[in-house]
Amino acid sequence: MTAASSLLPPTRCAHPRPGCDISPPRDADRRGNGYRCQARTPAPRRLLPLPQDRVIRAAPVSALADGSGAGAFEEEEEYEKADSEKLAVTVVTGFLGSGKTTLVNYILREQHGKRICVIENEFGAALVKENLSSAEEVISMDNGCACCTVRGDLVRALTQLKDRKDSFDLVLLETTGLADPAPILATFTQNWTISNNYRIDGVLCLTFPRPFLDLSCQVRPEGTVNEAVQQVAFADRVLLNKLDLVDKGELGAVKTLIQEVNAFAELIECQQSRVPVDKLMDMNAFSMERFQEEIAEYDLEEDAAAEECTDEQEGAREGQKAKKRKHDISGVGSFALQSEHALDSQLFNRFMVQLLQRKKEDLYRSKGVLCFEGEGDAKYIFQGVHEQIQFEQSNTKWVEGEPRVSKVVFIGRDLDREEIEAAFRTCIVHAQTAHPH
Ligand SMILES: Nc1nc2c(ncn2[C@@H]2O[C@H](COP(=O)(O)OP(=O)(O)OP(=O)(O)O)[C@@H](O)[C@H]2O)c(=O)[nH]1
Repeated sequence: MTAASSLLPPTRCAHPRPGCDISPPRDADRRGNGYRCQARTPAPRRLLPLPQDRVIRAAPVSALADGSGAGAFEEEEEYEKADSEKLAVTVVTGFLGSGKTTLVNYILREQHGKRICVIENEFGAALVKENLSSAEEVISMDNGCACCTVRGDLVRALTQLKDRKDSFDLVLLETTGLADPAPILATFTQNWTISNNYRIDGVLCLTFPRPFLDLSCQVRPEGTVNEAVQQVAFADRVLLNKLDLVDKGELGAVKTLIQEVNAFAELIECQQSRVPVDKLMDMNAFSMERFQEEIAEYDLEEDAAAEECTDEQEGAREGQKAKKRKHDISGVGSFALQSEHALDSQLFNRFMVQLLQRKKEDLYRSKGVLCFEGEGDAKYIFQGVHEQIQFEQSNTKWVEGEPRVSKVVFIGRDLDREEIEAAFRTCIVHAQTAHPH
């Protein structure tokens, strides 16, 4: 059975909200691309800073970002290892803001006795991160998407890690929210060193109903993939997260849609990415055979050669690659804004609400670490997922001597950086108007 048979498109828009009048457009294809949703999105929710649970992000490990490990593509192993000798890898996918990091943190905090290495991939501008303190090691790849631009980095990181693989029981590979999982999974079959040292234990896909219904309806250019649909299609377990934000109608609709896209995956409903750990570990769930046809399109050696080829060769290569499906993230970009002066919390709140009113369809994700005027040494974490915005007080405080730099990352389609930056600057409390901390 190949994946193609499990990638049936939805036969109708499953969106239950008013304003959505979908019928399959003529360019809808077998991957579920081609359905456009016109449902109205509710107005942004206004949430003031809440002194709640902390949110933790990964700390970068610079040692593996230094480009060493080149030659990974050529390295040969002596003998073919049994699966029991290989290090298990769990791939965590899911669209921007679906709860991947919340899941990784949850797994790290649970008592399972496993020594875990986390590989984190951020799309675009890196955010100030907090420690995933219970991980044995964290590898951070911040310069692009592991499915395309930093696929070589993933190979190098795994190749370096394999010499220390006995120090770990599991690798958690958290992809970016925009990643197509197919080329990432292909990496584990096409490189001898990697396939001989690692085995994919399972692919988890976090999703939450409203955006998944919207995203799966989006029309994509011919020959490109809809990453939200791909993420579900390649999953062994789909974690339907954020149940607190969904009504019964939407839940039923999204379940039907997910089962149409991937009838093999186990569907698990959850909140705050909390699922019994035995559902997440020792899964032995992933079958390369099921996806052989899909991942064969993503030739790792071709990618490696592309890193070295000349302009003329590139022209010839383009012709050969014409049929390969592309990961289309054209127009999607990210940037970070920062301020060394404290921000006015009310003005920042208003800035975000106004931004979301204008750009709620295009602003996929925003997140940041903030220093608010008048809040003493309290450090705030800001999380925005589509129109949901939320502030939380971090478990760590600004410490003596630490620069109190507020930094916010925006990820979205066709965002006007200058305009957003100008509005952001109005939230800064300048030294002459600042109240003492
Ligand atoms: N309301 C609600 N919020 C949740 C739930 N699970 C996670 N969140 C929040 O959703 C936001 C995004 O969660 P993350 O875990 O950072 O999502 P992510 O998929 O890692 O995000 P990216 O890495 O940017 O793609 C955070 O503010 C979480 O606290 C849930 O079940 N309900």
